[in-house]
Amino acid sequence: MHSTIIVALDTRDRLAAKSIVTELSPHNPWFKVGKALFVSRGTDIVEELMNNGANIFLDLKFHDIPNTVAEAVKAAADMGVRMVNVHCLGGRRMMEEAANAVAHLSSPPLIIGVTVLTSMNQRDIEEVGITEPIDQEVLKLSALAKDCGLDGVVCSPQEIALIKQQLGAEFITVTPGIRPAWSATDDQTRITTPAEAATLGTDYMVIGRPIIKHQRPLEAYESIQQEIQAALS
Ligand SMILES: O=C(O)c1cc(=O)[nH]c(=O)n1[C@@H]1O[C@H](COP(=O)(O)O)[C@@H](O)[C@H]1O
Repeated sequence: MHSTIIVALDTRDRLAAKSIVTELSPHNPWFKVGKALFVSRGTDIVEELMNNGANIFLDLKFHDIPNTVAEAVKAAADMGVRMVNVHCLGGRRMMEEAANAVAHLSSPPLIIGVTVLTSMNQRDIEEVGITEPIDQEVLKLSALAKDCGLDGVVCSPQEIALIKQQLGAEFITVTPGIRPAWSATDDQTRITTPAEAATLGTDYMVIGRPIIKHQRPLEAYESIQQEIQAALS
């Protein structure tokens, strides 16, 4: 069992992003380029990071009509990113077309479905019309994503066990909502520590602020890595 850390480069500032990448380069981690960095720096920053050997998760959470999402997924694959995500609430046809868009490639990016955002609690989802318990909603969306041919889902680490039990160990879980005991919760609600997420068997942990806002990002990264290794040994 292995849990890969993906560092979320949530900044609009190219130099700040580059400085974190350089500082963490001894560990050659995966990096996530999300809306803030992509909107400000576009494909250039993605290409620059990949030229330096980084594995990139392009987190733009596509949610649109099937044709638009399929074309966007193709564009991401053309760029050479290793992982891309779509919202499961886009529905069956959208997810099927996203998966089909890259199925012919020899090394396609992983297509991952976002279930229920880790910032949301039960009251938040009820306000937008979802009445099921969060874990059941996450499981329902995950089962649909799997049925549509997606490689895995983004979910809270609190839902890893349920998903792995019901959908199989090989169905990938990508889990944000990771908070070491020493870091602030920020806007996340459905969280666990890195050790708990690793023990629960997550495949990828997405971690942003506890590392990138830390005074010494390398120290934060290494402390999290040690916590994970200790939990798995
Ligand atoms: O798809 C994601 O990556 C994502 C989904 C989700 O449900 N929750 C979530 O936090 N994320 C992303 O994961 C990262 C978490 O960052 P921190 O909360 O700073 O560790 C952010 O870049 C979010 O955009």
